[in-house]
Amino acid sequence: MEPVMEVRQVVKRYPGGRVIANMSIRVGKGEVWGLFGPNGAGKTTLLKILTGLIHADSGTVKLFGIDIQDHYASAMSRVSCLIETADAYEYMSAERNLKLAARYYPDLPKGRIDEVLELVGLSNEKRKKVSGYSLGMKQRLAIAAALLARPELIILDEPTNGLDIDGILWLRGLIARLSREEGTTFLISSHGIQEMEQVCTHACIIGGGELISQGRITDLVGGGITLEDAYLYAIHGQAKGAARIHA
Ligand SMILES: Nc1ncnc2c1ncn2[C@@H]1O[C@H](COP(=O)(O)OP(=O)(O)OP(=O)(O)O)[C@@H](O)[C@H]1O
Repeated sequence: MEPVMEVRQVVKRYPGGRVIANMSIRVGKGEVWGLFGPNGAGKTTLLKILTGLIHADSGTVKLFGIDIQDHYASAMSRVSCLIETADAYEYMSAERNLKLAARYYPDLPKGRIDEVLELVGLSNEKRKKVSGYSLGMKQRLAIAAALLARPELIILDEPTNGLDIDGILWLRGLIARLSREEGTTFLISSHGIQEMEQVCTHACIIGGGELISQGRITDLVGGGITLEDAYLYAIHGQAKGAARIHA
């Protein structure tokens, strides 16, 4: 089957040094990929390259078999992304913000806005101005906007930012349900490796701009090794227990 996303030998250098070194990733339909790495590892840079927000110096990115350099609009038409801040208009309500976003999707079925407001748990607050929202509510609204057009691939950069424990559980449930029931594919950058382990089917660990480890979660963990242990081994060459012993 055609991969949803195929990244081949992507390289990106910012002035002052190499940031992304020769990364290749293949993501299949309905998979939930967690992208993990320390601050400055290059996660956001990679997500920006994958969504065409910045250009790679070399390498290719194909979404649904379409090269984003050749046919950007067509490649991105089935993709939704939430990278860094997704600012809503503060002086408008959530409903009004989503109506504005809906203008980009002329074929959106009637009732879809109410449907996504329900999905993110903002139905009761939909007429309140966003300026009165908590950080978590703003994050829910951003996720609602990302879901609006039923994208087949959703790319989320730190989606649990601002969410409380209930919010994180809710988001995990939503991701699991959409991937299972609608075959939605996710690529999620997160520092919350323990939060995301349960919902991810695959993980990609990057450090210093290099892809250190990637694969199915079931291949990376097991036998008492958690994803956090696998991450610590990948990044530091030792697991948490070992770090404690040597501390
Ligand atoms: N526009 C830019 N110009 C120059 N360097 C940049 C630019 N954007 C990011 N960098 C550098 O590239 C490296 C990777 O940054 P990036 O934001 O991709 O990391 P990250 O893994 O998302 O980090 P974090 O977890 O802190 O968000 C960092 O060293 C950063 O300083």
